[in-house]
Amino acid sequence: MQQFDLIVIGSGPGGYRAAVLSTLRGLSVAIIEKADWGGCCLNRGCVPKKDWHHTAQLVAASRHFTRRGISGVLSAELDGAWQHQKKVVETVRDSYTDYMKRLGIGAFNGAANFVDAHTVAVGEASLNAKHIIIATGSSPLVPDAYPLTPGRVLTTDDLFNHAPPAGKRVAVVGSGVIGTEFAFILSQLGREVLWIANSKPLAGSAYSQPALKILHEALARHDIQARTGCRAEYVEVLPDGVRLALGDGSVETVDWVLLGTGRRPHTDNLVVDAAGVALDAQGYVKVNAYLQTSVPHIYAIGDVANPRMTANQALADAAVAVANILSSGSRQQDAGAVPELVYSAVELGRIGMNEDDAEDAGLEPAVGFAAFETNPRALGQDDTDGFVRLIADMDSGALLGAEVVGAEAGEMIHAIAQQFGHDDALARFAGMFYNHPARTEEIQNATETLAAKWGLAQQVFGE
Ligand SMILES: Cc1cc2nc3c(=O)[nH]c(=O)nc-3n(C[C@H](O)[C@H](O)[C@H](O)COP(=O)(O)OP(=O)(O)OC[C@H]3O[C@@H](n4cnc5c(N)ncnc54)[C@H](O)[C@@H]3O)c2cc1C
Ligand SMILES: NC(=O)c1ccc[n+]([C@@H]2O[C@H](COP(=O)([O-])OP(=O)(O)OC[C@H]3O[C@@H](n4cnc5c(N)ncnc54)[C@H](O)[C@@H]3O)[C@@H](O)[C@H]2O)c1
Repeated sequence: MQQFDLIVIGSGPGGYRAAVLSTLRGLSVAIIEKADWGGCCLNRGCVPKKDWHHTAQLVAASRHFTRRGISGVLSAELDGAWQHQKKVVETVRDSYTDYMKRLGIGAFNGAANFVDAHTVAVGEASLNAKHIIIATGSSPLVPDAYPLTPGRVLTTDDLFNHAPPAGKRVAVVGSGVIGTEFAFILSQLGREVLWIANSKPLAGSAYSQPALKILHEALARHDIQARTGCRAEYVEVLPDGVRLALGDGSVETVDWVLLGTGRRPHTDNLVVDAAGVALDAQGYVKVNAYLQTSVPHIYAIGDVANPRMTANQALADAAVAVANILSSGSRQQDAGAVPELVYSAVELGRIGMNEDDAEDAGLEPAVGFAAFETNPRALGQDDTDGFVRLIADMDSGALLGAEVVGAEAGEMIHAIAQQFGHDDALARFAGMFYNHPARTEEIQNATETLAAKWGLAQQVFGE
């Protein structure tokens, strides 16, 4: 029996971050991974997806090249894009495993299962610890109608695990985050995309109507055949393609299908019962605000414990769980302070409350708005779609939430996230010195509209 202060099960962003943070804080740590080090995010999610998104953006931007005096038309091939992401993923994975080694984290390959509330088995080894973190992530949800078939009917896991299937015509299924991202990406990487979506992209998400309008317009500019408001009722895998019978009576044939139909928490073969850890009706590990499971010294973080299935959330959860392991009850999860991003024909980022959330909380939201339309940096980039929207409380001037739509939203959101939760966030946005010309300056402009239009001059300028 090997003894540790902490055992972490799963090496995705949640587990890896928890192992690193707790080691840096002096704990002896074992981490167990049954598949690729780095989890979904590194191997089959955020990292390869963003690599492809960058290639897709380069291709999409080429439509503006001629008016800059650059000639030629760009096109991309999925095989080359797949090889590129593979190299990036391998480089990051090597740096992760190397860092764990240098920190002296005990790394175990194999599927873990609970023996009791302090003991975990992995292969022949038995590990014992004072604390355990479950960070086993999620698996794709596959609707009954779709027979998963290599090269024909794929999840995003299959897409990144194996070289891309042959064939130009692809059906992307689902109008959630994956569908919205991959319909754009694959359309720029040389595929003809048929998008089977039962609703408009990101309908029902927390993004504002102005944000969704820009997204929908940006997607419409690309050659994507959208079949909105219908599902496939029958899916047949043929020797040379896939036939889909849609709910509206039409039939479509494609070379292959990519599913973006949701994910489920993954606790398969973990034997959580042996530790007394409870799951909820959807299979998530039940946690309290400190991310403790029904067994107080066992924590659960990331996708396995949280329907907000993002790497950002998993990373934030890791910090919360480690803080509570080091000092019991010291830190509560604050999901509202974690940014969310979508990478499609336009980038969308948000944090905190939207107007509906604010009204539901009995607050009166004021909206500070600044568009990229005349931003000099955006004009120089031929990319003026989007805006910064800040949601502030009319009474106190507190920053309640924010949205950034447009190029580099994924970077800009940090400038907002950094001040989020500070009572004087608006004064900080107004008072800092900016690089010029920059997209980030629109945060300052949006702040100033809160003073000019909503009477928040005192909170913004301190007058
Ligand atoms: C295509 C795609 C794109 C995405 N893009 C983004 C993005 O741009 N930004 C973002 O924030 N999020 C993104 N996500 C979501 C993000 O990948 C997940 O939210 C994140 O990976 C969750 O991290 P985690 O640590 O909870 O679990 P995971 O990353 O799923 O890692 C869990 C690990 O646990 C291992 N494991 C499971 N059971 C056991 C066991 N019994 N024993 C040992 N090991 C086990 C698994 O093999 C896995 O490696 C994307 C997801 C997908 C599918
Ligand atoms: N940028 C990011 O942060 C990012 C990127 C990708 C994935 N993720 C996360 O991964 C998880 C999975 O993403 P997702 O887009 O698969 O899930 P999702 O829950 O966001 O969307 C699933 C979509 O599939 C639709 N759907 C379900 N069954 C269907 C069927 N039979 N036919 C047609 N449509 C069907 C649903 O109505 C929904 O629109 C999400 O939690 C997401 O947040 C995050």
